[in-house]
Amino acid sequence: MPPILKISNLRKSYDGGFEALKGVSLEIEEGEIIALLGPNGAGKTTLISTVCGITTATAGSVTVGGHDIQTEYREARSMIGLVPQEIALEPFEKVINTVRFSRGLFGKSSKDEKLEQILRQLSLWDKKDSQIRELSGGMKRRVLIAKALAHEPRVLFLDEPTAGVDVELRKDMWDIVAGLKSDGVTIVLTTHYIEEAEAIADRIGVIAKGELLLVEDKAKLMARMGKKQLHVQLTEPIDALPASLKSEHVTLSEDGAELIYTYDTRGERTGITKLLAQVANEGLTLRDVVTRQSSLEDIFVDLVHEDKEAAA
Ligand SMILES: Nc1ncnc2c1ncn2[C@@H]1O[C@H](COP(=O)(O)OP(=O)(O)OP(=O)(O)O)[C@@H](O)[C@H]1O
Repeated sequence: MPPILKISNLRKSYDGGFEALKGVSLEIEEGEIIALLGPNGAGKTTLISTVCGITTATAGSVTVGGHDIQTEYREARSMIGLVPQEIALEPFEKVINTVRFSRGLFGKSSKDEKLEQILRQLSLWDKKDSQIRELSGGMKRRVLIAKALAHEPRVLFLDEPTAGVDVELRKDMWDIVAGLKSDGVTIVLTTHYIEEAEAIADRIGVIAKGELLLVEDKAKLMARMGKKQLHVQLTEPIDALPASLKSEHVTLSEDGAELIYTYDTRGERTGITKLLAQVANEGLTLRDVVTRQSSLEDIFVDLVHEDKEAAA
């Protein structure tokens, strides 16, 4: 199946020449949830705004459901829903009218059963006649999502859906996203929160300084996280690994004072007992033993850090 969203070598320079996107390419399959992680100023909002036609790309192309966002703007845009970062709603408007208005903007008939379905899906049906100003912050966020879904888009962009919200509301939002996915909506969300990407995404993209540094299946990233390292610190440094310890899992630190053993925490046997027995057999004495686990956060920090160094 062709990707529902295809971003090819997208570049965006703002007035004054600042390059916010430096050639981003990404293909998204229908029905997946992709989380774009990145620090402040990475270019996440610029990417979303460009795809949604709020800003114009300097170069590159984007297609949604095969429609080019520039040459077939109306078709492409009608397939996209956008939930912006900031809550901008008319305080005196009723919930249902706000959502009806958004639907009308796309020239869709005011099918009340469709509005009811969307409002029910977001647990807003009993608030349909409330004015926006009467709603809690969490409910307002739900209204933003309802508005974005009003014209039945196939791809939903959520720009930092849980920035500044409490833990409970964040979990609520994750449930909503999971529900939308089960209805077949493709979701692209941006976030600063690694645990958010871990909790709901199928794939994770890391963006920094206008570049997409990595896009990977979450399960594969998690498999990487499953790896743990045991650092065996020796009282006396050695020049080389003894033959009995040589394996693809064991390395010697540069100063010869540490054996580094990489193992999979999910395996039935870690091999640690055997390793320590071999260390003892070789007559090596231990000063200390330390374990370290790589996390998505480490991977993220390393990537962003490497990128900063490369730019320096
Ligand atoms: N209209 C604009 N004019 C000039 N520069 C801009 C404009 N909008 C954004 N930028 C710059 O482009 C860069 C990327 O901004 P963007 O808002 O896309 O980042 P972000 O990853 O969404 O950040 P955050 O997580 O803080 O929302 C930033 O350095 C920002 O200052």
